[in-house]
Amino acid sequence: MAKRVVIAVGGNAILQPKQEPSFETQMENVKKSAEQIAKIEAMDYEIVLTHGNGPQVGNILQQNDMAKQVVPPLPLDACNGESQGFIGYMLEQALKNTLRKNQSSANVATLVTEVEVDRHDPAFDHPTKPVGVFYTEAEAKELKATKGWDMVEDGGRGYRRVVPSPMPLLIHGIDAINHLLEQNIIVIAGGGGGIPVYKTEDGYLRGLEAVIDKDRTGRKLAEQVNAEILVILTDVSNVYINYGQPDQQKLEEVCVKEAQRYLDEGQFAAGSMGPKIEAGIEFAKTGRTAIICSLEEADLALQGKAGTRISYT
Ligand SMILES: Nc1ncnc2c1ncn2[C@@H]1O[C@H](COP(=O)(O)OP(=O)(O)O)[C@@H](O)[C@H]1O
Ligand SMILES: NC(=O)OP(=O)(O)O
Repeated sequence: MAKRVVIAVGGNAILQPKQEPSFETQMENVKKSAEQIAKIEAMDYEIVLTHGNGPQVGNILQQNDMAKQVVPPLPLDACNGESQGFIGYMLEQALKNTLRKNQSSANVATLVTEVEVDRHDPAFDHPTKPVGVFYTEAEAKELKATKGWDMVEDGGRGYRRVVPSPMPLLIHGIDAINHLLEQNIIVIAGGGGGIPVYKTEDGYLRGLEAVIDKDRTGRKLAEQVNAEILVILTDVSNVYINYGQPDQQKLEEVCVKEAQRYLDEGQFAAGSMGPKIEAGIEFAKTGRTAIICSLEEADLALQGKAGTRISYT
């Protein structure tokens, strides 16, 4: 029986910070991701694919802001939907074309996914999720003063706008995902962490203005679809301790307790490796395996030959 895997594709695989955010650039990057995903499909896995949207949803917000005299800006939940749609379109088309070239019988479908969060999540009062392009310190000050945007320094790369990022509690559409997987269809779902929604007291869904972390949603997705493995793909081959220092040490196999100890020691940066490790630890607590590896080595990592594996013991 095919094993089920949830793969979370990092934002870098779609757009790197220094690249021009054009459609063509993103499509070229996505084609490389599709080739790696197709290799995993050929290894007989049922695949649910999820992805980031930080740069893209920030750019959509900016487009809205610049055009607001002519077209009313859409709320952030709708912008999340827009980014899910166009990134899903790029991934779906690139994957279909790669599968066709490989003469695979698998198909691909993209779902627009709503994710329930707590509308009183303290994250709404403390924006932490970087979106959009990078600014200089002077530009960041100007944007804060003129537009009221919350700005932070992001990993030594410059300043970015930040928006609230609540915890995902419940992913919608799981029955549809299961049904599609059973039909040999690769499912793209929960993109950009999903569209944050909450349920009113009388049970109606309403959108919320926030961006959910895609690693957290990837973990929830993996739990809800009962995946054996959660794979988080990024731009480094492994998780390291003392990362970036002369004595940095590659982690290959790590148990939940050890990973938690390193996390508590502050080994993993909050906006980048931190959420990936947290997601990996929480998933591994269920007795299954989480892998963090580079996009290029995804197939090797699934064979236990690359990446960092987190397991319960
Ligand atoms: N301890 C660590 N080990 C490995 N990478 C780390 C660590 N701490 C921070 N990082 C950074 O995390 C980055 C990956 O996170 P991020 O940029 O958010 O990726 P993505 O966009 O692929 O989700 C790496 O490029 C690396 O610079
Ligand atoms: N939504 C999200 O986590 O996007 P990035 O991975 O691009 O930051």
